[in-house]
Formats: sequence, structure tokens, C-alpha cells
Amino acid sequence: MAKTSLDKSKIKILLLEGVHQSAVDNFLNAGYTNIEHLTTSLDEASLVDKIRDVHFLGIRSRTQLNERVFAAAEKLNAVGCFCIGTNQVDLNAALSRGIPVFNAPYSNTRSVAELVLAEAIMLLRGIPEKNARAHQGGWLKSAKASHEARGKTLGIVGYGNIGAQLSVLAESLGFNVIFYDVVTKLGMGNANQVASLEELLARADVVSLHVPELPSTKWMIAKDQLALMKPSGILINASRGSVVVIEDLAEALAAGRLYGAAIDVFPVEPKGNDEEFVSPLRGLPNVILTPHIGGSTLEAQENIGIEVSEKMVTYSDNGTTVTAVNFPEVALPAHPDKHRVLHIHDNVPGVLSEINRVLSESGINISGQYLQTNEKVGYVVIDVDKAYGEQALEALRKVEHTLRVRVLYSETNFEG
Ligand SMILES: NC(=O)c1ccc[n+]([C@@H]2O[C@H](COP(=O)([O-])OP(=O)(O)OC[C@H]3O[C@@H](n4cnc5c(N)ncnc54)[C@H](O)[C@@H]3O)[C@@H](O)[C@H]2O)c1
Ligand SMILES: O=C(O)[C@H](O)COP(=O)(O)O
Repeated sequence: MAKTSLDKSKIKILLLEGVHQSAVDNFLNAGYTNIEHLTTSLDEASLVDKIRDVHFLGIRSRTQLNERVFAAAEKLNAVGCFCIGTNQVDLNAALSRGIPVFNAPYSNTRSVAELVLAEAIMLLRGIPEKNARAHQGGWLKSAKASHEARGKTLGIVGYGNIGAQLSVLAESLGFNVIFYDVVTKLGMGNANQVASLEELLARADVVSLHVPELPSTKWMIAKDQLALMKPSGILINASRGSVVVIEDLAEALAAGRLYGAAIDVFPVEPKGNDEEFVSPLRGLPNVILTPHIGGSTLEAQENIGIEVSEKMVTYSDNGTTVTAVNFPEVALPAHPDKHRVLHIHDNVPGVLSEINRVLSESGINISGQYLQTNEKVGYVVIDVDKAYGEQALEALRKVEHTLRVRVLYSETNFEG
């Protein structure tokens, strides 16, 4: 039996925001039993307090991981975002401490695309207002301003995983699809890329936003952009709340310069289901407001739980960082009968040669070595004979520019 300093039951996993039970089951099946599973997010102060003894943290889009939180996270080995977006995480703060961040780039794309399509159809028919009137005992039977989806133009802004998925579904319903993206892409089916956002806004009957939160997408749709849209146009935003100036949208809708909107994400969102939702869009007729549930289907959440927990378990068990969003990606083979040392360091000249010098001077034989770097961090993984695992750990801790060192045993692992 290998000697261990911290077995899996001592590796603390904290899961926030109601991450699906599939993640918990996956961790348990992999032997990780020390799991705290909360349904809510935590504010900064509570998180700073709680994160001190956490080795693996799982969040969704609401939990903000900033410099202060990472500074308190002395034992944190990895973060799993159980969602697509990673804008809630200061990725550089994580990277500079040698902490990889994983996400689920595909598992909820279908859920978002289906919701957007359903909303497009509802809005083209003016359903929100007709539905509201019927609930109040009214009867708004009319074909006025009510349209089929067939033959209408859907303009997709951001043709990534969600945009492309939406494109395929929309075409099958008879939409003509155009898209705008900063990267030149081949459209799915008959979809065509347009040269500018302005062209897309002017041509589309329905505009749907699917860009990530970036400095370049912040307030991308404001008064001037809305003015380019057709008065019969519809705007759908299930990307991030920072992409649309919500006051400008409310004004355009109230003034009848835009026919309808479906908004799932907001510049300020309630912190929990108990907090009031405040928005200038409340009460406007042809507007669908949803509480950031684009990816909230049971199917998506179960798949996300499995996908992200698998990445975290694989990193914990064997050091593989493939698909990490901020970290050098290394795909590693199994390491039976060897001790695997993970060394994360500032990417400055001379660290690798220093590592090899230290190991060689300690008489440690290297049976496998894998290296990957990005502009800030170097990640070297070294397999050594079992007898040398702890000796290698001690030697490598002393190397200048070291951010983090861990040793993985074949059956158990511990933090260095
Ligand atoms: N509402 C929800 O519940 C929900 C669910 C999932 C994802 N999202 C959001 O949707 C976003 C998109 O998801 P995805 O999986 O399609 O991402 P993705 O990374 O696959 O695609 C994003 C696309 O946007 C493009 N892009 C970037 N900057 C642009 C710009 N300035 N102008 C035009 N195009 C630009 C990129 O080139 C890329 O093709 C996520 O980042 C997330 O914030 C929301
Ligand atoms: O980035 C995402 O995947 C979406 O915004 C969904 O986030 P959620 O898991 O917090 O619903």
C-alpha cells in the first residue's frame, strides 16, 4: 500500500449554486467523499471564509471569484464552472496561483438554442401580450403584426457553439439565417456570414445574441444599434447581461421602435430566488423575461455535472488539464507504479533546466516528463519511481518561481 499524506477522503470539494447531483455521484464514485453541496451562491465575505480549506470548488455563473477570493484559497487546486461562461472568474488570478479552471462548453448549448427558437416564434406572434390579456380575462384575437417564422431572417451575433446550433434548428423551421462573428466561419446549412454587425441588424427580423462577455462585447447593443433594427424587429439576448444597454432597449420598445424582445440575462440579476427582480423591461407588452434559465434544463444540468466533475477528477487523479480555459493543456497517460509530480511555475527562462538539475543532483530518475506552457505559466509533469516521490516534492518546492507542486500516487493523492 502506498504511503499517503492526504487521502481522497481528506480532499475537500465545495459545490455551490445547486450543481447537479450527477457531479456529487461522480466524485463519490471516484472515491472523493468530503463533499459540501450547497444550493446557493456565497457572497465574497462568506466565500473568503469558507474557501480556505477547499481543494476543489464547483460554481455556476453567479459566484464571483475575484483576486480576494483566490488570495484566501490557500489549498485550492482547481475550479470547475458548471456552465459555459467563465467571465465570473478572474482567470488570471487563478492562473498566477497555478489553478486551472474548467467549464462545460457544450452541455447546455441545445437548451439555449431551443429556448431562443421558442421565444422567436412566440414573439413573432405577439404571444406575450395575448397570453397576458387572456390571463386577465381579455380576448385579443387578431392577426395584426402576427407572423410565421417561415421566410423570416434570423440574425445571429456570435456564431459559436450556441449560435451554430441555433442556426441549424432555425433553418429547419424555415428561417433564413445570417450571422455576424469576429472570426470568419463557414455557416451551417445555408447560413451566410455578413460583414458587419450593422448589416445584420438592418437585415434581420429576429436578432439573437450569442457572444461571450468580453471588453469588446460590453454594451455592444445600445441606442445606435437598436436604431438600425426594423421597427418590426425582435431582439433576443441569452448571452450576458452586459451585452445590451437595457435602458436603451426599454426605451426603444416603449416607443414602438422595436416590436419585441426576449431577455434571459441582465446587467444586474437577483442574487437568489428570494430577491426582487428589478428591470426597466418589467411590464412592457411584447417582452419575455426569464430568470437566466437558458441552460437550466434537467438534461443540460445532469450532463454538465458529469462533464465538469470528470475533468476535475481527472485533474486530481492524474494531472490532465485538457480543455482548461486558462491553463497549459497537458493530456497525460496513466502512471501505474510511478509517483507523478506536478510542478506549476512562472514561465520564465531557466525553470525547466533548474528542475532537471535539482532532480539529477538528488539522484532521482525520471521515467516520464511532459511540459506545456502558456504566456504566464509553465506546467511540467514528471513521473518518478515510487521511492522518490516525496524526495522529488521537497526538491522541487525549492526551485525559484515555483507556484505549486503536488504529488499524485496511483491510488491516492495529496497536496504538496
Ligand atoms: N443564458 C444562459 O443560460 C446561457 C447558457 C449558456 C451560455 N450562455 C452565454 O452564451 C455565450 C456564448 O456561448 P457559446 O457556447 O456559443 O460560446 P462560443 O465561445 O462557442 O461562441 C462565441 C462566439 O462569439 C464570437 N464573438 C466573440 N466576440 C465577438 C464580437 N465582438 N462580435 C461578434 N462575435 C463575437 C466568437 O468568435 C464565437 O464564435 C457564453 O459565453 C455565455 O456567456 C448563456
Ligand atoms: O454560462 C452559462 O452556461 C449560462 O450562463 C448558465 O449559467 P448557470 O449555470 O448559472 O445557469
